Amino acid sequence: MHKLITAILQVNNETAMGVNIHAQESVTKYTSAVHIASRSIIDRMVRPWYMLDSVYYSLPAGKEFKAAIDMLHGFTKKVINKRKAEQQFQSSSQNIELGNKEDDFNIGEKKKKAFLDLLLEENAKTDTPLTDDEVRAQVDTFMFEGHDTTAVAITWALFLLGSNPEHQEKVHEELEEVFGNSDAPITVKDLPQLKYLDRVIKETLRLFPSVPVITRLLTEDVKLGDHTLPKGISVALPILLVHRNPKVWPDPIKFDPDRFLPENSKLRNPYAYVPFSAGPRNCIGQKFAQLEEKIVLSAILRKWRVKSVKTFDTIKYGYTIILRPQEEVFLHFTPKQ
Ligand code: HEM
Repeated sequence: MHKLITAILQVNNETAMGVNIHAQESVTKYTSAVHIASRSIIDRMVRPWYMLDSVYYSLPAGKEFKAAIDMLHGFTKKVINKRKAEQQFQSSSQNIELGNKEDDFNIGEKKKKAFLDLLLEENAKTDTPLTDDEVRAQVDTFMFEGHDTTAVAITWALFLLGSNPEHQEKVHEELEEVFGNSDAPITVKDLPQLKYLDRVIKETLRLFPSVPVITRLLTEDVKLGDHTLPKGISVALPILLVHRNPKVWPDPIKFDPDRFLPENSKLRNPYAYVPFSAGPRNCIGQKFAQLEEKIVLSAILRKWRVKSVKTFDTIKYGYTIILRPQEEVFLHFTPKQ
């Protein structure tokens, strides 16, 4: 799982931030700081004696949280500065134009502007630019939301396929149909053909939504059945429970990708399945995440069969903002040829 997180963080850095971070050591420090920060946020929510800043930051837990946040901010600043420096170099040598290749089917060969490029460019143009800290906060959100969520979703997909061999076999059959014996890298035109894998990814996010709970501050009274929730309170929306509601999902803990066949989905309420949330603050990266998952999973499953050591009933998992395994996810990998 750690290797996956690192790989996904590097992919995000290259695509969203436009920088290539090869320094393994700083990536490892970043990912472990993310874990400490996520755990600390939840710990603080459930311990009233941590509420006061003056008390919390004088305790070891608060000091650990602050050190993690300082590390994360430092890492993000490094990413921003690296990209700024590369932009300056590229605009002077016109490298961007030289790097362009007009081939829609070659992921990675066409150099497009990264999210961070656009943010920095827009910020340079506007009369009311974001401060350095505000730019950093945007980049933090992207990096934080964008890597762990996807890495954990890939881990759960491998785990579920590894414990449901009949469904895994269907993925192998589909990969065989699309790629045959070729070991050429996946292209944009292959992606829509991987329909079964698509359903596997959706079903995995149903059973293990990477973000299992979201919260909202009510800006007006909300009537819910016989109850009125007053303006000003925070409400938690348990996506995990929505996804396992037996009234909507028969036999809810059964892994069944065909729940997402068009004929099986058309009568379902769209809010019964919200792994990326819904409404104006839904996940900005959902398309990107689904493509990234498909690319990584197909690359692994074109070469390997997987078998899980644990089952759905025995694997321990828990919630620290992200729904992650609470133990190593052991998988046996067997080469296909
Ligand atoms: C399987 C992967 C992912 C899942 C399950 C996921 C899930 C979510 C959810 C549930 C939210 C809404 C949080 C809320 O309503 O409070 C969210 C927000 C967000 N996600 Fe994702 N996400 C994933 C991947 C990504 C990726 C790859 C990126 C960026 C490259 C990303 C960027 C964001 C951002 C920036 C927000 C905040 C949007 C806002 O507040 O307006 N996410 N994500």
